[in-house]
Amino acid sequence: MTTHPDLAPAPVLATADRLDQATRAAGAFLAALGVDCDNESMARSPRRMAQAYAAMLTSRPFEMTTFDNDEGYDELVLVRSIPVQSVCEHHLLPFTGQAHVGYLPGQRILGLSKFARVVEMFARRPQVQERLTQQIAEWIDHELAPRGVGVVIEAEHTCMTLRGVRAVGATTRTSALRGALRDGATRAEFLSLIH
Ligand SMILES: Nc1nc2c(ncn2[C@@H]2O[C@H](COP(=O)(O)OP(=O)(O)OP(=O)(O)O)[C@@H](O)[C@H]2O)c(=O)[nH]1
Ligand SMILES: [Zn+2]
Repeated sequence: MTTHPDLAPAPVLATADRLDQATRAAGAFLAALGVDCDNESMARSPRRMAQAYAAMLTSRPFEMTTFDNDEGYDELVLVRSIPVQSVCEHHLLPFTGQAHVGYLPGQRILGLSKFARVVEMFARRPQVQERLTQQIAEWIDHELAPRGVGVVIEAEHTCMTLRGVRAVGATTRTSALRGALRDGATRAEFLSLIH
């Protein structure tokens, strides 16, 4: 199965050449803001800043591992409290929280660790929480063809807690439900098991 074009992994940013370019740019950016890095304790800060952003914007590639659903397991599989560490595309500031991912298996089941890997893959790029939530659901739907899939993310955006409106403690919840998880009792079961 080929990967949906919108769901392709983010490019790897942390090549040596790109890190050098980003280090120079970070130094210029800080200088433009009047931050003097020309002293012993901050001399390496542009480099650290470049490395930190490269780390926040680069996901690790992974093998997609699915198994035949030999046992015919047809109940909800729910992986709760997956860490979400992403960067908002407006301010390039981190937003962090948890994702809960569930699905109703069809003919294939997915290796459990892959849920956390797919969350990371879509999180480590400039994002909005709504798109991140939908991309995770769409990827699982596309790759696994389950009977239903649901993703709920609760996150805190530092762009609205550390700056701007400074709404410390405000969290945002988003959800994407597909197939049988959109409806009635299954939807209610999924949402109740998250809590
Ligand atoms: N819907 C959505 N909005 C987000 C997300 N991350 C950040 N934002 C919002 O993006 C908006 C950008 O608004 P602008 O008015 O262009 O930026 P700003 O002047 O810095 O806005 P303030 O944060 O209100 O100071 C802000 O309201 C942010 O809270 C996200 O994941 N989803
Ligand atoms: Zn933001």
